[in-house]
Order: sequence, then C-alpha cells, then structure tokens
Amino acid sequence: MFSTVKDDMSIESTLISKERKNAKFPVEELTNVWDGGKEETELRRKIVKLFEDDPVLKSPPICTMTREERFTKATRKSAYIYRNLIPNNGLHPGSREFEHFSRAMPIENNLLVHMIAFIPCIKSFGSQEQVAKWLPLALNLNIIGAYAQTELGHGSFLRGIETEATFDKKTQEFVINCPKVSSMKWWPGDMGLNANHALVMANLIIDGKEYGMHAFIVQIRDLSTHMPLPGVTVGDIGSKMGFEAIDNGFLYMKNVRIPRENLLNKNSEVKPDGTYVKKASDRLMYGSMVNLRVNLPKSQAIDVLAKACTIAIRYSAVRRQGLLNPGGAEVAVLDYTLQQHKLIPQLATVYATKFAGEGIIKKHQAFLQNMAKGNISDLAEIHALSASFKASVSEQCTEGVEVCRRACGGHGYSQASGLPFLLCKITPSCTYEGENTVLYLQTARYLVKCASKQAADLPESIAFLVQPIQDMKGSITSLDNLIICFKNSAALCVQGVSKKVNEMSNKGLAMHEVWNKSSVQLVKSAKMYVMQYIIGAFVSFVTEVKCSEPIKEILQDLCCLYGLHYINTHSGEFLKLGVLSAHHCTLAEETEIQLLEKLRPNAVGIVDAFDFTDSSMESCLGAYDGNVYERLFDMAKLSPLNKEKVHQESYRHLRPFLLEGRDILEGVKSKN
Ligand SMILES: CCCCCCCCCC/C=C\CCC/C=C/C(=O)SCCNC(=O)CCNC(=O)[C@H](O)C(C)(C)COP(=O)(O)OP(=O)(O)OC[C@H]1O[C@@H](n2cnc3c(N)ncnc32)[C@H](O)[C@@H]1OP(=O)(O)O
Ligand SMILES: Cc1cc2nc3c(=O)[nH]c(=O)nc-3n(C[C@H](O)[C@H](O)[C@H](O)COP(=O)(O)OP(=O)(O)OC[C@H]3O[C@@H](n4cnc5c(N)ncnc54)[C@H](O)[C@@H]3O)c2cc1C
Repeated sequence: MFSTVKDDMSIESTLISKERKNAKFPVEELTNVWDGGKEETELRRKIVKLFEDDPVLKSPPICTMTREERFTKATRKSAYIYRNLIPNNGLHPGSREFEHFSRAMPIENNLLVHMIAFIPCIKSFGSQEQVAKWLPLALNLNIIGAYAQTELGHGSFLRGIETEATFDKKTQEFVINCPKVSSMKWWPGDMGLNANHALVMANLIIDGKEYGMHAFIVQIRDLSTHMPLPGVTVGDIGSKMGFEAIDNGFLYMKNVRIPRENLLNKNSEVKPDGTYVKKASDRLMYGSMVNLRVNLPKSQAIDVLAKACTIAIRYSAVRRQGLLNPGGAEVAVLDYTLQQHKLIPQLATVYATKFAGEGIIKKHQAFLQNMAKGNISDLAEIHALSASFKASVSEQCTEGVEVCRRACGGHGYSQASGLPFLLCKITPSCTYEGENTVLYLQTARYLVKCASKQAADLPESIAFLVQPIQDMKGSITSLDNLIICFKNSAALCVQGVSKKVNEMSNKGLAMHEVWNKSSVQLVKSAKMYVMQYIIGAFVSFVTEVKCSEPIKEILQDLCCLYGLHYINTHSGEFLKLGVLSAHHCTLAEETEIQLLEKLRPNAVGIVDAFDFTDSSMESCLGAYDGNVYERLFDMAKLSPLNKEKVHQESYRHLRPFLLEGRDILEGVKSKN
C-alpha cells in the first residue's frame, strides 16, 4: 500500500560502521569476558540460533499485535519451548546450556512463573515422595502451576495473608477458603488462564489453632476440560502497564478440599491425628524468594538495561542534531558530553551489577550446600544481601532504562524503538519478588543488629561495619580508594542510624515507633551497604579477570566511572558523612567527565559486545546496521491502523464536517 523509500547507502549505516572501525579494543574478546569465556559465547550463540531459526517461534513484531494475540502467541511458543525444544536439545535445567536460555527466549513468553517459582518450590518444600509425584508432571507441563502468595489485600506483609487451610481430620483433607474479598489471590503470573494448579500460600489451621503460612498444592482447573473446579473462581486481572503476554490472575477459593498429602511437607507436617510436626526453621519458608532474588536480576533487569543501552548508544551514534563547531557539519548526539553523561554511566551499571550478581550467586550456592548438611547459619547474611541487591539492581536498572529512553528524544517514545516495552518490562521488578522499600528495611534490620556486635562475631563481609574507619591514601579516583570511600560511608550510615535507634528506644519510645521514625535513614544505610558490596565485587572482578590490556583498561574505566557517577549524583550524602571533602567531590566530577571522553570512542563497541541479535530487541533504533529511519518507516507501515488507505470508522465520524469544509473551500456554501 505504501511506496518504498530507500537510500542507496544510508548515511546512518556509514556512521555506525565508522564507529566500529574507531573502537580501540577487540569486541569479540569483551563478549567472551561478558559470557564467562569463549566457549560460553559459542554455546550461547548456538542456543540463540537454535531458537531464532525455529519457524514455530516466529511472529509479527509485538507492537503490531493486540494483547489477545500476544498472550496466545506467547503461550503457543512457551508450550513448544518447554515441551519440545528444550528437552529435544538437551537443555535440561541445571545444564550449562540452560544457563543461556533466557537470552534465547522469544521477546515475549509465559509459563515462566511455572518454571521459576512453582517447580523450584516443589523441590524446596516437598518431601522426597512429593517431589517424585509432582515434579515430572510439572516438568512435562502435564500440570501447570502458579505461585499464589499475594492477595488483593496483602503482598508485602506475609503474616497478614488471610487465605486459610483448615485441617479436617474426618476426611483427612485441608479445606481452603478465602474468607473475604481482600483474601483473594491476586497477581500470580500464569494463573489467570493457563494454570490448572497453584502453589497456594495459606494460613494453616488445626483445631482452631493458627500455625502461619504454609505451601499447599491446589488443583484449580479440570485436567480434561480446563474448566475451573467447584469452589474455584479464577481469571485474568486485566490490562497492566506491561507484561501483556502474561495472564496475571485472581483466584477466589470457597471450601476447596485438597488431600492432606498436598501440604508440601519437607519442613513441617500435619499427621493424620492433627499433630503438627515442625522439622526445620520457619525461615526456610522464605527460601524460594531468596532463590529468585539471587538468580533473576541478571535476566530480568541487567540484560534489560544492557538492551536499552545498546539501542540508545547505537542510535545516538547515528542521530545527528546540531553543531559543535560553528560552521562545521552536524554531529552525532553521542558527541555531546551531556549525552555521554546520560548513557555511558548506564553501561557501567550493567557491568557492575552483572559481576556483583555473579558473586552473590556463588555465595548462595555455598549457602545451599551448607543447608543440605543442615547448616543455615548464613541465612540471615544471604537474605540481607540478596534483598538489598534485588532492590538496588531493579532500581538502578529501571532508572537507567528510562534515561536511555529519554535520551532517544521523540523516537524513544515510539513502541518501534523497543524502549517503552523494556521500560514496562523492568518497572515491576521494583515491586514483585519483594517491594524494594520493604526489602531495604529487611537488610537494615540485619545491619542494625550487626552494628551492636563485635567484629569477631560477624561474617567477614560485614565486620567492616564495626571496625575503625580506614584512611584513603592518594587520589579518590583510585579503585582501592573507591572501595574505602563506600565502605566508610556504609559503616558510618549504619552506625549513625543504630545510634539514633538506641537513643530513641533508651528514651522509652516503643520499638515499632523508633523503627518508623528511623526508616528514611535505615533505607539509606541499606542502599549504601549494597553499593559498597557492588563496587567491591566489581573491583575484585576487574583486578582478577584474565584478559588483554585494552579490555582491562575499559573495565577499569567503567568500574571507576560507576563509583564516581554514584558519588557525583549523591555527593551530599558523602559530604554529610564527612567521608569526602568538597575538593574530593570536584575531583570526582572532573574525573568522571574525562572518563566519559575516554570511553566515548568505544561506546558502540562496548554495546556490540553484549551481542544481542536484532530480533531479540525488536528495535528500529537499536538494530546493528544503524538504518534507523528506514526501519522506523517500515514499522509504521505495519501499524494495524494503516491497513487501508482510508480508515472507514474515523472517516465516518468526520465526514459531515469534511464535506462542509469542501463546500466552503469550493465556494458552494458560505462560511456562516
Ligand atoms: C531485579 C529483579 C529480580 C527479581 C527476581 C524476580 C524474578 C521474576 C522473574 C520473572 C518475571 C516476572 C514474574 C514475577 C514473579 C513474581 C513473583 C512474586 O512477586 S511472588 C511474591 C513475592 N512476595 C514477596 O517477596 C513478599 C515480600 N515480603 C516478605 O518477604 C516478608 O513478608 C517480609 C520479610 C518483608 C516480612 O515478613 P514477616 O513480617 O513475616 O517477617 P519478619 O519481618 O518478622 O521477619 C521474620 C524473620 O525472618 C527473616 N526473613 C524474612 N525474609 C526472609 C528470607 N527471605 N530469608 C530468610 N530470612 C528471612 C527476617 O529477617 C526476620 O529475621 P529476624 O532474625 O527476626 O530479624
Ligand atoms: C508484574 C507482577 C507480577 C507478580 N507476580 C506475582 C506472582 O507470581 N505471585 C505472587 O504471589 N505475587 C506476584 N506479584 C505481587 C507482588 O509480589 C506484590 O505486588 C509485591 O510483593 C508488593 O506487595 P503489595 O502489592 O502488597 O504492595 P504494598 O506492600 O501494599 O506496597 C505499597 C506501598 O507501601 C509501602 N510499604 C509496605 N510495607 C511497608 C513497610 N513495612 N514500611 C514502609 N513502607 C511499606 C511500599 O513501599 C509501597 O510504597 C506480582 C506483582 C507484579 C506487579
């Protein structure tokens, strides 16, 4: 319907080729460092290719589809991936290949909560017999389960959850009830339309006594007709800011009966006579949340910011707007220091959080090994670290994606840029899996407790909180001094708020009031604590990584930039704590600007090194060839509103006035 408008060789693709020629480091080597080795890069590419070449996984660009189409296509693809593609290609959970599979998944998919929450919970909370019964069914999609914890009335405060599971000794069943509208399960992914089972978190009640939150497997739909079972009201909660392909659901249960065996009973059990047997710490109930907070920031937040950086930096390298030299040629917007100041720190965030996250995954694996031997002494530390890490990463990456989107000017507002999709995907990561403020408060609670202990009684990673403040020797811009600066700040923040808490409680104020009145400083302390962790982990990585000098230099520069950018955007905090002087702050600002200038020629190379395929981004601005304008025009042509040259419905409403206008213009009718 539209004629083709093409340039023989667009200036934009020439510009991006020039950028690549100017890069001062081997891009492929940085990709290998990012992936964790050359072999990992090859493996990842093999898996991505396997998915991208598969005809079943092809579909129109998401911005041309309705929610209904997006949900349907995502379900078709996800069912095929989990039931065919993954098992037929040996991509089993736990295998090396599986590690790369989030990079290969189609841009929209669902059944993820079934995979990452329902299945792991069966493994974590189920006895051997229960795992043997439910796991194969779940892995084969014979049953599809949601993780049903949050209710209309409660998400953060789990002790407030109202759904009840009352033990009926006579029938050896639990009776599941949502006593009020506010007790209805609300939000769980995959639950509205696809799931036939749910892992329901409910208050266990035996003989009128409450035993707190426990996990039950509840069948909610018939396996042959997929109709809701008696007593079950289930459906989709409606349109959201994003996640269009996912059926986040509601679930209202009235006298739904499940066998006694459906209480996942690895950690606690109800005997036939109603005796309650506790086998392990209540806190292990929270284990599934720690697991997700540790393992998912990479795919759900860091990779999302990496994609946004790829789009914004490639686009900024070809978008020319205005002059730097009077009388000279128009410049790429990436040549403006202010554009670099928006975008290059985001790149640093991607690297910092990625490598720090790998450190947390290792710590968590060590914790799991100890737990298998019955030792959960590190639980509080890993909970505090993972809670604040999840909060900080989701916050930094969400802010970063919005910076990238705005840095693309008007085109960043177009769905065709791919950026609104990324923003809507990442924004809820600040809320799900623990609302960020609530998570920071959990970390602060642990830190304040630690502040009253001796260094010798604290884990190695925490002892610095109560040790003497270290002196910085030399320039603030050295990596060693950055670590000292952040550690000192975290220690002073925690000590300061602990002092305030103690003083207020010594004056007789109730602890809950003390806590509420100190919560602003508590959250600040948790943020500073996790920042010192991230910086420390990034510096260790940069110091230890084996790579060529040019790559090492880029990583060092990104590491320094990450620390300095944080200092420069929060300088008041550092000055107030007395950790930095005004002179330090001036130097930090000057050095950041120098680093931006130094990293600028490598910016396109650095995002190329993330190695995202065009189809994994669906972005007209971020495609490898830099052909932004032709791509935008081609995408506009696909808009469903452009199906016909005249949109009959809009024409119907406007026609009377247009005809009037025609008559006036042609002089058939006077204006009045
Ligand atoms: C960057 C983003 C990555 C995130 C990963 C998400 C992956 C998702 C990817 C797929 C994409 C989309 C799908 C989204 C799927 C979403 C799923 C969900 O959202 S599921 C619902 C999640 N809900 C929550 O996380 C609820 C948050 N609330 C809580 O965790 C608790 O209620 C809490 C801890 C805030 C308060 O609980 P409570 O009041 O009952 O306890 P206390 O405060 O009294 O604490 C008791 C005691 O326990 C300790 N504690 C608390 N939590 C834990 C834990 N997880 N592990 C270990 N210990 C824990 C606490 O510190 C106290 O200890 P004490 O010694 O007494 O001080
Ligand atoms: C896309 C998406 C997917 C989800 N998937 C699932 C799922 O699969 N399964 C599931 O069970 N749930 C799911 N959830 C629900 C999610 O886990 C909850 O929304 C989340 O835990 C926050 O709880 P809430 O909504 O009750 O927020 P609230 O706790 O009501 O938060 C509202 C405000 O109150 C503040 N606040 C709350 N408590 C405190 C406090 N103690 N101190 C200071 N401030 C406080 C918060 O900071 C926030 O500003 C999903 C949510 C979303 C958005």
